[in-house]
Amino acid sequence: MDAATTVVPWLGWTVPVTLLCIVITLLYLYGTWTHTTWSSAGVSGPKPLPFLGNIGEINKKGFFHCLQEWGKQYGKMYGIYFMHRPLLMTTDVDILKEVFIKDFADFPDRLNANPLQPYPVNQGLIGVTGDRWRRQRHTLTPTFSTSKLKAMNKFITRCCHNLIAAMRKNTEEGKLLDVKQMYGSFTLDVICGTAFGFETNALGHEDNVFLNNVKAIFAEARVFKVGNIIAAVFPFTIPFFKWLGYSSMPKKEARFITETIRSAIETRRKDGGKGRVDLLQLMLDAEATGSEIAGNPQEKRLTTDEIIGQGFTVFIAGYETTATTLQYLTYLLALNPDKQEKLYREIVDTIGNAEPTYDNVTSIKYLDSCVREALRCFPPAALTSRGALAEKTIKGVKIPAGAGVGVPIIGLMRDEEFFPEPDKFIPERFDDENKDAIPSIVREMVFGAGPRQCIGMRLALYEAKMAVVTVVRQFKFVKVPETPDEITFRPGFALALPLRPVLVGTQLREA
Ligand code: HEM
Repeated sequence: MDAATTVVPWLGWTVPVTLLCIVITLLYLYGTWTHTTWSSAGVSGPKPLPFLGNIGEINKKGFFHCLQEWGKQYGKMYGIYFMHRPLLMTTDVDILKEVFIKDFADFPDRLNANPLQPYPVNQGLIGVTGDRWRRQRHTLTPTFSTSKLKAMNKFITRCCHNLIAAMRKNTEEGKLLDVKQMYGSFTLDVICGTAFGFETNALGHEDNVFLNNVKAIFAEARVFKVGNIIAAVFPFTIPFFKWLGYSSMPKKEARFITETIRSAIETRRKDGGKGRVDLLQLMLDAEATGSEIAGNPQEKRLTTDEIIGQGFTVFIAGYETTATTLQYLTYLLALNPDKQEKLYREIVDTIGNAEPTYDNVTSIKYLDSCVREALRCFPPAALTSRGALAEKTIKGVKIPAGAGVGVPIIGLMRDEEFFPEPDKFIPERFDDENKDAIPSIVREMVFGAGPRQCIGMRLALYEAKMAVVTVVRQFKFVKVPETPDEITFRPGFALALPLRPVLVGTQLREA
């Protein structure tokens, strides 16, 4: 046998195997190249998988579950990865103050793990970054001033009356209260009426087209979807996904809401506003073209796409978050009849039978404590974050440029250091005489913190209080066999969406 006959077959399989090994090794290195960021900074955390980081576990068990479990296991600081993006999760108050407030200029945007943010979300406050965010935020902040909120009272009061009528009918028909369905209809009617000046009439109409579309958007609001993951891991695929018209939101429903906003804009343009002072009018008064804005970026202006993006965000955020707050507060009141009775007494003793107004609902101290405690027990958003513009060392931990600092809101709200007996509904912890024991950044963190805190916070609190005053004066909420003892959240969602509808019984108070 000569040398050639032995070498050639050997070469025949070695070359492809060697190439395959090289490709696998390179892929592995690519899929794990950032995954030592936290271990080399001395920060522990759950083991990341190549490419995916920790999102496999999050998708399976859920944000709410993982963020609580990891907090118990690793303490006030631990490192995770959204695909290749390192995220330092922390409930350390000093770090939170530094990142969210003091050094905001170094951490101005939330960490965005989705490079395929769909239109029009990518045009509004939730999606934009840097100077574009600053200009938009400046323009929109006046919408939520006290005088603007007070001006909404008449419309919200009308929605409160419709809420009572719908709840009364439900009770008289002997039905259990599907809490989210009822409050979702209320918050949708409120947000569309107060922000855009059109009526959705969702209350009392279960098959309402606006409600069905917005519900469908949230039913599909898992954070990590296959397309987003592939695009984040392999950025060269982004143009391909765009070419395919990929969207992480259900297309038909997103288009319906976009077109609803567009038609509200058209109607308003035609009627000229007629002295309106709502969000839509404020945005239209600031409308400008992209080139006008580029010529003077400091001015409070918005492009038409930005107005649509803002409208879309407010439409869906205004519906979901406040309905979630009301859902869990009602549930907690049903589970804690003594607290419910105390709240009822406080409302009646403070404002009697008066129509709720901005001034009188904000004067009921125990109401504020109950709303905040419900938000603490079940924060509508599980987490928020900030991305580092440049490398930064905080409390000895090096945070590389592009990495993020996240706050596990659910973990912070269940931290025994700030909230003893965290699993109990104890509104008194937010009473004036007790609340200073909780650092203010922790108290408020359900809405985020610093200049990028939730812009709708004051509207949400006001609207929730109007609804609670209205319903608690008229109904008792009671636990029934169908009421869950514990809430299980839908896995993969960063929002506090329960796996099954929350049902409670209702009794008319005068009955
Ligand atoms: C109980 C109700 C609500 C809760 C718990 C809530 C929670 C949050 C949180 C945690 C953030 C992130 C803040 C941060 O990163 O620091 C946020 C941002 C935001 N929320 Fe809310 N939200 C609520 C109601 C609303 C309402 C009613 C609206 C609209 C009217 C709204 C619109 C927004 C917008 C536009 C942002 C982005 C702000 C920015 O980046 O400048 N939210 N919200």
